[in-house]
Amino acid sequence: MEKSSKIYVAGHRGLVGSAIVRRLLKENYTNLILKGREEVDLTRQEEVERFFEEHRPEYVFLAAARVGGIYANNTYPAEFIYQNLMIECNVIHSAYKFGVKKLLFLGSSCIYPRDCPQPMKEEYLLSGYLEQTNEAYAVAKIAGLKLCQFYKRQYGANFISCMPTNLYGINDNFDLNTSHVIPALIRKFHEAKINNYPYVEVWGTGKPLREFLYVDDLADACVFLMENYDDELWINVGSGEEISIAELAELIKKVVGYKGEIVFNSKMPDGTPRKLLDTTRLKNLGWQRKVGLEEGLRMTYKWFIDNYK
Ligand SMILES: NC(=O)C1=CN([C@@H]2O[C@H](COP(=O)(O)OP(=O)(O)OC[C@H]3O[C@@H](n4cnc5c(N)ncnc54)[C@H](OP(=O)(O)O)[C@@H]3O)[C@@H](O)[C@H]2O)C=CC1
Ligand SMILES: C[C@H]1O[C@H](OP(=O)(O)OP(=O)(O)OC[C@H]2O[C@@H](n3cnc4c(=O)[nH]c(N)nc43)[C@H](O)[C@@H]2O)[C@@H](O)[C@@H](O)C1=O
Repeated sequence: MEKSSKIYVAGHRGLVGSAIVRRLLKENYTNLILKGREEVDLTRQEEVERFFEEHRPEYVFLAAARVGGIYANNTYPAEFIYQNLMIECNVIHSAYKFGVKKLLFLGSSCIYPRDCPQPMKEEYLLSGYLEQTNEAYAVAKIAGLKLCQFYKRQYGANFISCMPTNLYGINDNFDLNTSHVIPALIRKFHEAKINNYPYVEVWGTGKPLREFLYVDDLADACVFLMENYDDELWINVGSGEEISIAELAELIKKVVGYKGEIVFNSKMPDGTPRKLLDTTRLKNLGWQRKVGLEEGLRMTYKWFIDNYK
């Protein structure tokens, strides 16, 4: 990418999209195309084709999607599969039709089988049944990486895919029904602290293990891959470290400074027991994450206090 290249960040207002914009601006890529859904609804093919015809982006970071935590995925599967399939098909096909030089699609670590050997290698895709709570989203994400793979194979389009682990950071979604675990617990512990609630409810048993990556590290990896990766095979992006939900809750409780109790609600789903990514291929390319979990949690909590209304 040249500093003057026309770069479209789809989903630029989201957790990931806004981090990619921060990363690009820091490196003086200033010719960014940033359009919200009120200007182009990416589920509408005609709107997307008109947008690409008018703006002719050279590079595309496809970070727009219908995204949510375990409860949202489990509650709205039709919306998750439909909206994500439409966004992927429309953006990836228009990128091909209007000659985009390179596109990076963001998938997710939940594409791998629920009982996959750990850590999960890229080659393990489709080797077993998916986790039920996010099957709709996972099927859409698998279709997205396959679209990139086959458009590269048949048309020679330079479209690549990365599969990030669970992400968190500033400008995340803190809605308690649709968010992921870290923003949800930051908000729950904060509200319990300022209101003197006796306990905080954590969903599930606390036993599942999760891997987390700070969103600015992910954004750095996305720019790195756009510059250095051209393979047909999708590539995992993770921190290489996992933690149980119970230990995560204790860590967030410490970061927030809450003194009350933690109560587990086992009526809420645990989801997949583990999903640690094998990031050997990315490491061999020379990329490493920089922000550790406690440091990332402290930065996210500070942002939450300063910004969340
Ligand atoms: N968060 C995580 O833990 C992980 C996320 N990912 C992937 O990263 C990508 C970004 O996720 P994240 O940033 O967390 O999600 P967010 O929900 O924070 O952001 C999604 C963005 O997509 C936009 N969008 C959604 N639907 C449409 C539409 N129909 N037309 C136009 N824009 C639309 C939203 O716009 P608006 O602001 O108007 O709502 C929003 O800006 C996704 O592909 C996700 O699958 C992968 C692994 C983990
Ligand atoms: C990111 C990736 O992975 C996502 O799946 P997930 O990792 O299961 O999502 P999650 O972060 O919502 O939950 C992680 C764990 O945490 C527990 N948990 C405790 N207490 C709360 C709580 O208060 N909220 C939430 N959301 N979870 C909680 C929860 O019960 C579960 O055991 C996909 O949705 C999909 O988005 C995807 O691509």
